[in-house]
Amino acid sequence: MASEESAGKLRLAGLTKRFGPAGRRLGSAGRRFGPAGRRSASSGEGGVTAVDRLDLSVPAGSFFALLGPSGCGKTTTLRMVAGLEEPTGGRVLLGGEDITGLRPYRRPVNTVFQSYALFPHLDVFENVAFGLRRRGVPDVAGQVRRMLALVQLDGYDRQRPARLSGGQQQRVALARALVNRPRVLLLDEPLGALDLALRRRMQLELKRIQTEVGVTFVHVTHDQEEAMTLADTVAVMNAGRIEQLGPPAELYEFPATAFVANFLGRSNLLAGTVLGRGGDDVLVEAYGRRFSVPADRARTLAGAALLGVRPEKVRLAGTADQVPDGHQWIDGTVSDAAYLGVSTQYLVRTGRGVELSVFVAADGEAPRVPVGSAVVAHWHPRHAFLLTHSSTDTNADSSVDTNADSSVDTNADSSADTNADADAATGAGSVEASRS
Ligand SMILES: Nc1ncnc2c1ncn2[C@@H]1O[C@H](COP(=O)(O)OP(=O)(O)OP(=O)(O)O)[C@@H](O)[C@H]1O
Repeated sequence: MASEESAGKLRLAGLTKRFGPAGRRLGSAGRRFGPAGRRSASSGEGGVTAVDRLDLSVPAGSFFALLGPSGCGKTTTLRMVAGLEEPTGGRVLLGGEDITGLRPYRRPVNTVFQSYALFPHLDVFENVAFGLRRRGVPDVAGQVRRMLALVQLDGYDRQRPARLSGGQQQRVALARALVNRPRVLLLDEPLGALDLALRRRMQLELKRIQTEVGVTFVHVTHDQEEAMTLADTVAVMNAGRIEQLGPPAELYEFPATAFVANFLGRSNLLAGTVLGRGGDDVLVEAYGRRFSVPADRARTLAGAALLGVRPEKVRLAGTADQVPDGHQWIDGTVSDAAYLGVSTQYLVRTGRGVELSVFVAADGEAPRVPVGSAVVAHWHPRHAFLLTHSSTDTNADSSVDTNADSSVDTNADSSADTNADADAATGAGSVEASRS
C-alpha cells in the first residue's frame, strides 16, 4: 500500500499505443475502452505509433506538463492514464500500484477536458455534487461549498452552466473533478477554448489551486508559455516520444535537441564540426570560423554538431573591434527588422548564408538598426550550447518558430467518456545595438 506522500506518484513504464490502419484499435487484449477512432492515422500500412515506449515518473504533488505539437501523442498518453484508451504495451503505475487493467471509474484519477463536459441541465452545485452523490458520500453540501470557494465561485451555486463564461465553466469542471479527491488530476488542454487574456489569468489560478490542494496535476498543452508558467517539470514530446524532461528553466537554458531548442522559444542553430576539447571548452568550426562552448554546455564532443544561441543572447555591434573581449561573433547585414514593442527582432544575413535572429530589448537606449546595415552579431560563449547534429534535424542554420498556435482538437468525444462515468468527469537579456 502506498504511503500518503507517494500515493500520487505516477509512473509510466514503456507505455505504448499503436493505432491500426483506418483507426482500428490495437489493444493488447482486444478490448475497447474508449469510443471509436476519431482521426485518421497517416503512417503506412501498420498504422501509427501514437505513443512510443514512454518512460517517465511524475512525483506526487507536482505539476507536470506534457508539451508538444499537435499529433505528438499527448492526448493518447493522458487517455491511457485515465483508462479511456487501452495501451498496446507498457504499464501505468500509481503510488506503486499497477492500474493498467483497471476500468476508468476504478482509477483514483479524474480528467478535466477543454470542452468542460458539464451537465447542462444541472446547476453549478449539482454538477460539483454529482460524483459525491453517486458514491453516497456524507456532507455533500459542505464539500461542494469548500470546492466552490477554492475555485472562487461562491454564490454561483444555482446558476446553470450555459449562463457562465468559459473561464467560470472551466472552474466548475475543476471543482467537479477535485471534489472527488483524485490522486492525479489530468488536464487536457483545459484552457484551450479561452481567449488569451483569460487564459493567462486562469493559468495563475490553476497554479494556485494546485498548490492549495497538493494533488498531482498532469497538464497537456501545445502552448510553451503555458507549460513554463505552470509546471514544475515539463516533458517535451515529439512523435510519440519524450525529447527532454526537466524543470522549465533547464529545458530553456540547455535544450537537449534541436526540436526542444526551437519548440521552447527560438534558437539560432549553426551547423558545424567539433574540433575537440580546448581546456574547459569544446571547439567547433562553423562557416570557416571557430567557436567555443563550455564543455558542460556541450552534448557532444565529436562529429557533426549544432552550435545554439538564443536570439535574446545575441547582441549587435557596428564593427568587430566593438565586440567585447571574450565574445564570439559573426558579421552580416540586417535583412529584416520588426518592432514588437517589448523588443525589436532583427534578422541578420551573414555572408556565409546563415540567417541569425537577434532580439533587442526595447529599453529606450538602443537605437534602431536600419535594414541593410552592416553589423556584427556577437555573444558570450557561456550563452551558447552544443547539440548533436542528427540527420533528422531540420532547423539548423535558422531560427524557426515551431510554436505556431496549432489548432487543437476539441475532444469531441470526451464528454461522452466523461459523463458515462461521471466520476471521471470529472528576457530577454539586455541586448544593445551599437550602430544605427
Ligand atoms: N482513435 C484514433 N485512431 C487512429 N489514430 C489516432 C486515434 N487517436 C489519435 N490518433 C493518432 O495518434 C497520433 C497522436 O494523437 P494525439 O491525439 O494523442 O496527439 P496530441 O499530441 O494530443 O495532438 P492534439 O494536440 O492535436 O490533440 C496522431 O497521429 C493521431 O492522428
